[in-house]
Amino acid sequence: MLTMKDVIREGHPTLRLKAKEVPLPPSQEDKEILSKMMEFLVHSQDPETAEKYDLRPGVGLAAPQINVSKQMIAIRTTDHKENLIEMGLFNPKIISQSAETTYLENGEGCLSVDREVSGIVPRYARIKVTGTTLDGDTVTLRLKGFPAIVFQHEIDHLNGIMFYDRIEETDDPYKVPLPPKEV
Ligand SMILES: Cc1nc(NNC(=O)[C@H](CC2CCCC2)CN(O)CO)c(F)c(N2CCN3CCOC[C@@H]3C2)n1
Ligand code: NI
Repeated sequence: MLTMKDVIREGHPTLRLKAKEVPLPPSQEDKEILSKMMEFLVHSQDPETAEKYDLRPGVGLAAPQINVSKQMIAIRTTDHKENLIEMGLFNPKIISQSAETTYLENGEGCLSVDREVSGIVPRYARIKVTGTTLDGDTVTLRLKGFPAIVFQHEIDHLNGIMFYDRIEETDDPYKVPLPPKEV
């Protein structure tokens, strides 16, 4: 099982790489890795297991965070109706987004960042995401609210972007400027 010792921390170069596309259909190895990422989220959300193995709770995980520079993300969260959104996705892509933005009022954190970084992280309020599931199906998801924020945080990891890169006012020493918004 994956534990926090498998999670690389800021400063590790892999976190700043653009992750490689996963060849489809996904190999046994890639399916195994993504399944372990899903399992980590389940364990991290179970108080007993999280305490037993000293896991920080997570609602999302991206493969670069376990030093696998491949386009794979795992998500386990609930929507505003408490419906569980639990999935692993290969090669996720945001194919459309709202002009409207949103943010978590308490800011964001990251399992790869062992410190508090305060500040608002702007996210699209609604996104359409497509990708390939562990079963090899191509899915298109329309997301809003908290799940949309989680997916954006994870997909950023696949592009070497950390949440604090998006905080406007801070000059956090680890912050990397984002490319100018294409007009
Ligand atoms: C907001 C929150 N962030 C948690 N951790 N951080 C993460 O997941 C990072 C990714 C999230 C940071 C902001 C958006 C995405 C991991 N990241 O670095 C991956 O790239 C939580 F754990 C958490 N929840 C609320 C729901 N609760 C349900 C029951 O189980 C415990 C769980 C705790 N909410
Ligand atoms: Ni993160």
